[in-house]
Amino acid sequence: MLGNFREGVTAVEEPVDCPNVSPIACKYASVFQQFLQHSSLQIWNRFNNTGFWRQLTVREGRKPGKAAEVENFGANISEVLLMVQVCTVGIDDEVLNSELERMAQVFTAGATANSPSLPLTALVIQDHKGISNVAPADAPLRSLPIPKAESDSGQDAANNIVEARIRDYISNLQFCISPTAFFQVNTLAAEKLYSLAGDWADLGPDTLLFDICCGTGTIGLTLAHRVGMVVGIEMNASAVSDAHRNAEINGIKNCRFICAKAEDVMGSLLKQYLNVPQKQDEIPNASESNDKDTTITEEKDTSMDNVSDPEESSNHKLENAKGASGCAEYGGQEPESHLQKSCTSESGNTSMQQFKNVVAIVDPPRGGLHPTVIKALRTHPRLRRLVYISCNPESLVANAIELCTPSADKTEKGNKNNRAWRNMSSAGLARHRAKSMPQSEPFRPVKAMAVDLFPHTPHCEMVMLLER
Ligand SMILES: C[S@@+](CC[C@H](N)C(=O)[O-])C[C@H]1O[C@@H](n2cnc3c(N)ncnc32)[C@H](O)[C@@H]1O
Repeated sequence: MLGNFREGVTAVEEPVDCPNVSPIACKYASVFQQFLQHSSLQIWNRFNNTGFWRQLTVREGRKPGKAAEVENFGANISEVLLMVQVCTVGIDDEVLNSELERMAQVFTAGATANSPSLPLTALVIQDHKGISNVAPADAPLRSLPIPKAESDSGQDAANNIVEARIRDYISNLQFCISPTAFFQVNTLAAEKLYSLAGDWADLGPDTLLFDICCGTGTIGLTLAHRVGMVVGIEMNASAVSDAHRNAEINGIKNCRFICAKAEDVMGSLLKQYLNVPQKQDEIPNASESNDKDTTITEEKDTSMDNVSDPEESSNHKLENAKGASGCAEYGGQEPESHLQKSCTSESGNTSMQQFKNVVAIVDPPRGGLHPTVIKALRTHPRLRRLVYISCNPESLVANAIELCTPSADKTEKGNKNNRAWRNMSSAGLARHRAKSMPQSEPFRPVKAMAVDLFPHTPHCEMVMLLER
């Protein structure tokens, strides 16, 4: 069983007694395992990609509460979303529907049989046909009706995936979370993490904050009251839709969320929001973008795809595939009018130079930031401070090398097809990549702090401040 704290993820054939998983997740996992013993459909086999039942994810939403209440582990969990990952290849529709209906009944019975009864807010099926454990963001989702649901929300959400969300609270803000959107499982520690990042970012009313890889908007929204404006960038469309909703329900008006891969839009966004005339050769990989175009696309540095390890590389390709639509959202406004509205000073001057302090807080997945994002951040002269939140020290070090290595006297052209690079460590690779970084002032690492978001596990978050 994998997972920790208030989220449990279990491959269906594995034991369910894991000390790091919440009691509620363990209880649902054992209900599920009992159900599987009588299922006419097979458990998915990861070695030959056959079978049906793949994985159960238990996501828990919390009532707003003080830290002390949380010591009674699980007591303040008010909502639970169960997401069952299956592989429907070759499965007859009638068998499928009857098994899913039976499963919903078993979960409901399991929830009510517990004393006190377990919350059950939403039950979602994710159809994932690929071999990787991680389903692509566009894997089809289907919300199942919960028979006689005891929960206070989600009942009306049957068959309506848009409503299959749970709620949680960070820094007294409410967050709606979709089934596939990322959300830190240890919300109390996340509160500390985000506030530390905000302190180090040296925020103020004249700050423009880029929240890169923003998920449901947590970092930007919790820091919005400390800055002039937040621009969040996130590739998961459900998470971006959550971020918009979260801004709305918390009455926050100075945040914009853009649905795109950061590597596709970062250079153009920096240009748009900071309005600094840049020579094309300063950011060689940023193609000219039309400010009126809601789909901002930049030429990507693909050299990393050729040299990263095979697993990383295939993840990248997977992500490329799911993000191919490259959608962009601007809170329902035309980008240009939105920019002008957001950035109009009191005198009516629409210049975007009003933000004296430009800061990025980046919180990428384990693979780290894409080289194109690194290049855009490093080569934009107005970005003086960067706070890097990382769940993987290896990619943090690699990205920091590229951000901090002084420019070479003579920039080397990257050799995209050098096979020897395949065997390099990510740090070694980063040192090579740094040699082809365009002339630009390097950042310097100022301080770093580990924040233990995952107690009793070997995992830890690291926050690093980079300045120049
Ligand atoms: C570690 S999570 C952080 C989310 C958010 N900052 C939080 O604390 O809840 C990383 C996020 O990056 C998003 N992501 C992954 N690759 C991305 C990319 N290339 N461009 C933009 N977002 C990406 C993921 O969907 C995920 O929401």
